[in-house]
Amino acid sequence: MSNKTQVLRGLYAITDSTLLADGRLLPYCEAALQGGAKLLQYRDKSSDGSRRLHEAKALQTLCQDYGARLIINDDVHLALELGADLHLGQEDGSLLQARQLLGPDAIIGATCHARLDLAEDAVKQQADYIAFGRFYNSQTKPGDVFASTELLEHAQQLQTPVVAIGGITLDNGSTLIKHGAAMLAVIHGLFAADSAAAVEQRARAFSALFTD
Ligand SMILES: Cc1ncc(COP(=O)(O)OP(=O)(O)O)c(N)n1
Ligand SMILES: Cc1ncsc1CCOP(=O)(O)O
Ligand SMILES: [Mg+2]
Repeated sequence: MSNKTQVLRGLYAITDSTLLADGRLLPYCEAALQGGAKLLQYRDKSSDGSRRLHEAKALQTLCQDYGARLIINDDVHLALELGADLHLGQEDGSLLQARQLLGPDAIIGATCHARLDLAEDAVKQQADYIAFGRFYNSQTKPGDVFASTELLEHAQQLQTPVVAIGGITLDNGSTLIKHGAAMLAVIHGLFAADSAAAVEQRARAFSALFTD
């Protein structure tokens, strides 16, 4: 398994059950990994536990093949069952309890919206990365509050990798990196594509934005 510091810079691909329906989940995620994605988040809001377990296991195998890490969104129990990593939002449970359950090697990330105080709390509770956003208009989550590039700069003082999310494309991603984003978390800009080949090409282009 790749260690934390190796994977906390670069493209962070996030699944979407609509964009990746009809058999696209595995080929499109594999294409993202082939194109260099370092983290892959399984984000599925359904309550179909057996499908979720089956899909997450398949994604975990893919991630292992490509030296990437699988992050489970929202669900600490699924992460524990798989020995996978975890992303928690402000309403998704305690970071400290998740750390106790998953152990020191797990990557645990936290949503901080557009607030530095939430990021400070998350770091105190041993989050491995802090996520801000949305930065631009997002088709996936249109109502979320906007975060600024100044916030990215202020967050550098926390000395914790900063993930940017929300409406990120190949045209606006480099600005966020310039202002301190260690990772770009992307759904539409990566997976709203006509073919797996197009996803791979986009993933390569996102990965190439990280020049150092
Ligand atoms: C990397 C990353 N950042 C933010 C989120 C959003 O988490 P949350 O606020 O819990 O919203 P949902 O994604 O659960 O709808 C995320 N998932 N990943
Ligand atoms: C989950 C989430 N949290 C804030 S914006 C967002 C959606 C990101 O998706 P997209 O890259 O399609 O804007
Ligand atoms: Mg959540």
